[in-house]
Amino acid sequence: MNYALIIAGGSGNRMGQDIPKQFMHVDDCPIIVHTLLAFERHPDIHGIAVVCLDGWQTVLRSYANQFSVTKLKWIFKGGDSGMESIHNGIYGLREEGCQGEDLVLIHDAVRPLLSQDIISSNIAICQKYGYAITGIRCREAILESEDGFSTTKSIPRDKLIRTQTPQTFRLRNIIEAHEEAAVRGIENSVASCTLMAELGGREMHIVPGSEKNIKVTTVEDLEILKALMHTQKDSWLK
Ligand SMILES: Nc1ccn([C@@H]2O[C@H](COP(=O)(O)OP(=O)(O)OP(=O)(O)O)[C@@H](O)[C@H]2O)c(=O)n1
Ligand SMILES: C[C@](O)(CO)[C@H](O)COP(=O)(O)O
Repeated sequence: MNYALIIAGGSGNRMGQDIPKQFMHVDDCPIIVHTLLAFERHPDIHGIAVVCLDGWQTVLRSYANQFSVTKLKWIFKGGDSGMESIHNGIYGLREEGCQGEDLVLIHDAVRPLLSQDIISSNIAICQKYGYAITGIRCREAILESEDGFSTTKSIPRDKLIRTQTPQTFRLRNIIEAHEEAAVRGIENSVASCTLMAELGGREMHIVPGSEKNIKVTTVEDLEILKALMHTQKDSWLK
């Protein structure tokens, strides 16, 4: 079985709005629902779990009913960090009876424009190689700066991959990683892929992502999201 684990436990401080960004509406539909519908539409996704910010579970459930998200099976409690939210989600899935061999596609609630192809490729690459990370090659020149104001140093971009989500694992592998992280005192890795790299010994394979698979972090991202949705209509769903 293949399960989507949507992480929506963040409060969206950088967006600076009254409500968490995953619940803000774009095109008369909350961002998180656009995300859920991408997985709802995919024939090889068998169920969806959401790790949700405390206090928003009832709202989420009613939006899922309103927008006919029939695959939403589980809502788990959000954590204080992204890693803790993922932790709650994977242990929750295990408690709910999901099997170690099942695939878990971990995805940011605030990346609503992921395509069906990205979901398909995550499943295929994870089945074949074990660890699937969505990413795109870095096109920009990269500078390193201590203070964000001045620099004398550039970093070659040829080998750099900008990661996105989904990041996909067999449930037993992602749980093993979190167990090892607990033993080694790794508590707040930026993402599942950075956790795997910190732990070592896990070869990750890159799934081609898209510049359109943006993460809505700031008001500027929200404007880009609206523009993409309005200009592309349904073409990004393919
Ligand atoms: N404790 C957290 C923090 C983040 N996330 C989720 O991880 C994704 C990416 O995180 P980010 O954009 O950093 O979200 P926020 O933490 O909400 O934003 P900010 O850092 O601006 O407060 C989002 O879907 C967010 O809801 C989560 O599940 N649990
Ligand atoms: C998981 C992620 O979206 C991959 O690009 C990213 O690492 C999330 O980072 P953030 O610090 O939560 O913005």
